[in-house]
Amino acid sequence: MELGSMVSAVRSQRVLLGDEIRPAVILIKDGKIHQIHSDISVDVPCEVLDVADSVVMPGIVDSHVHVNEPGRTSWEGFWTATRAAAAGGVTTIVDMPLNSIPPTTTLGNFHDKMQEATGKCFVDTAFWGGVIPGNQLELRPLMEAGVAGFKCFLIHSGVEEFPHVTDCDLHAAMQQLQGTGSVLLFHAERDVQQTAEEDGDPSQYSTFLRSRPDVMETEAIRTVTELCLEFQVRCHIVHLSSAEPLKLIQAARQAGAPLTVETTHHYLTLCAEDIPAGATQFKCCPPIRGSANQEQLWSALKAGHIDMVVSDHSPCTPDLKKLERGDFTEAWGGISSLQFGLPLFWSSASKRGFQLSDVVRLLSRNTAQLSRLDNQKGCLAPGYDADLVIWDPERTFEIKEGGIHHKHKLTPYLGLSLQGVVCATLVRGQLVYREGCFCPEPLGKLLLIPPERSQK
Ligand SMILES: NC(=O)NC(NC(N)=O)C(=O)[O-]
Ligand SMILES: [Zn+2]
Ligand SMILES: [Zn+2]
Repeated sequence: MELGSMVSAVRSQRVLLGDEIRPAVILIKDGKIHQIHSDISVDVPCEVLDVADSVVMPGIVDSHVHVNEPGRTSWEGFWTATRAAAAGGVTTIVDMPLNSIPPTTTLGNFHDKMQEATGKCFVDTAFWGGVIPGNQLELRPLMEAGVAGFKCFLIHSGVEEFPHVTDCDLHAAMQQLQGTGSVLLFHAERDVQQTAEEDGDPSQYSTFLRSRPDVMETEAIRTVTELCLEFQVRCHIVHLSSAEPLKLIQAARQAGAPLTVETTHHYLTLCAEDIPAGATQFKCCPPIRGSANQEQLWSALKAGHIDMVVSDHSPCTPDLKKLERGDFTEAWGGISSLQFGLPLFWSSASKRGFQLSDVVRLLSRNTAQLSRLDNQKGCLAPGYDADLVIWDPERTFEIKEGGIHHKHKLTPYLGLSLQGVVCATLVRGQLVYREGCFCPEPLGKLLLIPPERSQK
């Protein structure tokens, strides 16, 4: 089976159908799942990609990826980001409105971004718009143009061209979004000056951690829950790091707030206690917290109080990580992991009683639902896109620079041994990746979410 070719049938002893793993043959037609046969001896009038007992499941939908193109293509870009995604079994990414220049905060800027992305995507790519002070009249045109929803920051975003919003800006934005079915994502940290301590040795992780205490997330999430209840606009908390606000989130959802929340692979895999001095590749905002907090995140995930797990792939050029000084205060906040989300999650989750069906729910179906792609992505059933990840959950591998397809190889996961090796990735039936090799041409599509879905 040629890389880049359209696969008509996939046979495996282990296909994840609903919550069950069983033998099946998947027939693909026009890039969609056409039929699924449980009888794998069925006579199929076409070439079959037989993957023996590798697991076949819906491709990962990573709804939190900073591609940073145009304007900061030196940080990542669509070509390298989507190849890394394909190598990791990620068949759809949703690009964040920042750190590209210009940011996706106007209709014109969105057109610029789409022009830049055209012909460079190896997996399907959708887009978040951005809410910044004063751009409320751009929101409906952006929705009409097909963004999946919107992202805003309640604290400095790290880049000047994407300022954070005030409560007044949020009210103006909410009025535009009310009744549209769209969704507003929040970077939920707020400056609570009286508690955040700035002093201490900048090369010690603990100094940085003390500067971003849990209360900054809790107070920001309090604001989000109040807005969500008042305006009844779908709201989503990105990259929850602290377990402290979980009770606030739960109470708001019980009171009828259309509110969802994600955490990231780094909060579930890495702990503050293990971060060496000067290792600024571990810096992200909100910060990686201690092991006790991590255990509470896992418990919340298990209990269904956290809805999904994403990468928050936020790369930069290596110099911005200030490794020579190891200065956590000055370094860029952002962690690179887009290619490794599936094995990162599975390596821990498989030891905590999570099943493969939980992986699909948390990394694919719920993220597809958030980005309003769940009518075509995140499920192995006739009519859905034939986006498949074919992988061996039992095989282990070590993360080495030579195997990293992100533009820059700096990641806190270097040297880590993980469980779960991606063998092949299909995007709408096309074989885009297999055993370290990529299809010669980028075959991913730019996904525009039709406004009528916004009316939900
Ligand atoms: N401008 C960014 O890319 N920020 C990101 N940086 C992180 N997470 O450290 C984020 O998601 O907030
Ligand atoms: Zn953020
Ligand atoms: Zn982010």
